[in-house]
Amino acid sequence: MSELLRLTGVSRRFSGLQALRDVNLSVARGEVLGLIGPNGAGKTTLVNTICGVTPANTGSVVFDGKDITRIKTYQAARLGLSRTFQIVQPFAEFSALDNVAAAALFSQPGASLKSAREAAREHLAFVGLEAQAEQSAATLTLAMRKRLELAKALAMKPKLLFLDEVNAGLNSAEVERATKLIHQLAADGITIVMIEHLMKVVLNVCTRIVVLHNGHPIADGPPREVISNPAVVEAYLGQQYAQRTARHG
Ligand SMILES: Nc1ncnc2c1ncn2[C@@H]1O[C@H](COP(=O)(O)OP(=O)(O)OP(=O)(O)O)[C@@H](O)[C@H]1O
Repeated sequence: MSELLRLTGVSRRFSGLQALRDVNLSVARGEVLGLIGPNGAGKTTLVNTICGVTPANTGSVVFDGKDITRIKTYQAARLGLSRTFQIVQPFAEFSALDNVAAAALFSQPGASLKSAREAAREHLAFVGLEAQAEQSAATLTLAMRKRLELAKALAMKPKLLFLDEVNAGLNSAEVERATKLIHQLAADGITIVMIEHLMKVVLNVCTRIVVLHNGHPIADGPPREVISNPAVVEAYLGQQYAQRTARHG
């Protein structure tokens, strides 16, 4: 698999807080990479740093052969870096359809509203929201707003899709539904980096896991191997989880 993203020596500070420290990371095309770690480990900051929200203080980010270390967020989006946000914030008064059409228009400047809405309908159908297309985003349930967020990200035609806790706050049936969608996207060849606290989901969909702790990767490798790594158990998963996994696989 060829390399799509490479971070070399990336660090990011907020005043006195070192949120990322000397991060080296490579993502290959077609991978589904799970980014895990304790609260405050720097996972969202890492995504923000790649996408230009909080650029690296030192180090470099190369995406699809281009140096994007100092890129602006809108340029990152147009290059094919697309993301969902942990806290979803759709245009509340817009319909679900027009929320997604707005994203489609952004990624294809000059496209007509008609064609953007056509594309939006396809993305809404993919996430199972076609029946809610004309409803205002404000009236959707949390699970629906999470799926709307995914449809918006897909309308940007991502080469690399970041999913930031898409399952947070969902019940088990909703998590199962979201997991199926992620499997489908991966099967379609979209490279995915997902921040996820639900280990069941991580183990189900990820081809590789990177664990961040205090802003630095402490493990990187195949899921089963990483979750039994003593440093990962110590920093994040805890003994209880390790014993449960050893018992039940
Ligand atoms: N814009 C910012 N300004 C100041 N501090 C920030 C900013 N963004 C993040 N931080 C701090 O950087 C650290 C890493 O935060 P981050 O949100 O990246 O962690 P996380 O691993 O995504 O955590 P969680 O799992 O709780 O979402 C935290 O201490 C956080 O308070």
